[in-house]
Amino acid sequence: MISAHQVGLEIAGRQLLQDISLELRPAEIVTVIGPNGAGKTTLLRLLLGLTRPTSGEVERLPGLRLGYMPQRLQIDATMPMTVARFLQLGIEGVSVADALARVAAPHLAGSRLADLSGGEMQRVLLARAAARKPQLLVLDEPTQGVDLGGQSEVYQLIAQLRDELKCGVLLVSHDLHLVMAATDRVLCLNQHICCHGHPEQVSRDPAYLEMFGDKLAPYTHHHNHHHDIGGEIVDEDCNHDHDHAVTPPPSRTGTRNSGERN
Ligand SMILES: Nc1ncnc2c1ncn2[C@@H]1O[C@H](COP(=O)(O)OP(=O)(O)OP(=O)(O)O)[C@@H](O)[C@H]1O
Repeated sequence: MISAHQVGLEIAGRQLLQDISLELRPAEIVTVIGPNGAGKTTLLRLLLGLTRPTSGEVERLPGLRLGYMPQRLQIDATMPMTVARFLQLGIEGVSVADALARVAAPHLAGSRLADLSGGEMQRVLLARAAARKPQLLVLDEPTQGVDLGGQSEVYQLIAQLRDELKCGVLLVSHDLHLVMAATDRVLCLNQHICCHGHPEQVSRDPAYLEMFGDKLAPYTHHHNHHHDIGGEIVDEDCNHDHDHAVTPPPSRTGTRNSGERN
C-alpha cells in the first residue's frame, strides 16, 4: 500500500530521518518503536504525505483510503462540540452509532469532547480514524493517556478493527510488552531503522534481548552504535551501511529478517 525508498528528511540543517526504506502490505500490523525524538511521528507524516521528504521517495497506492489517529488533539475546554458532531466532521455519511459501536463506546455520542477521559478520547479518536473504513489505519501512540488496565483493551480493539475492516495497521507505540504480542512486524527507529523483524522471533533474538532486555522491563535502548543528542550516529565502529529495505519475510516461520540489525 505504501513504499518508502531511501527516504530522508532534513530540516534547518538537522537530519531528522535518513535512509528509510520500507513497504506496508495489506492486513498487517506493523509497529514502530524507538526512543523519544527518534522520528516516529515524523515518519508517519512522511508516509501519509503530510510532510515531503527532502531525499528519497514515498509511493502510495492511488486512491488509498487512510485513517489517521494523531498523537494528540488539542481541545479547547470551552468548545461545546459533542462526540457525535466530531465523528461527522468532514466525513460524509458516517453513522455515529456504528462508529462508536466499533470501539465499544456507544454511550459517548452526546458527551462533550472536552469532558472525555483519556481512555474515552482515545476510543473516540480510534472511532473517527476507522469511520472511513480505511485500507490502512495509522495510529500514533494510541494508548497515550490510557491507564495500564485499559491499554490492552485498546490493542484488542485495534486487532478487532483490523479483522472487521480487513485493513493494515501502522502504529507507533511505547508499550513494548503489549505490542510485541499483538503485532506482525516491528520497526525500531532512531533516525534510521536500527532493526526490524517479526516480534516472536525478534523477542528471542540475542540482538533484541541486547537492545531491550526483558520485554517487561522499562524501555531501554542499546545498539551497536550510539546517537548524539541530535540523533547523529557518533560511533566510529558503526560502519554498516544504512540501506534498509524492510519488507515482510516470506512466512512467519522464516528467519530472514529476524532481529536483523542495520
Ligand atoms: N517541523 C519540524 N521542524 C523541526 N524539527 C522537527 C519538526 N518536526 C519534528 N521535529 C523534530 O524531529 C525530532 C523527531 O520528532 P518526532 O515527533 O518525530 O519524534 P518521536 O519519535 O515521535 O518522539 P516521541 O516518542 O517523543 O513522540 C524531534 O527532535 C522534533 O523536535
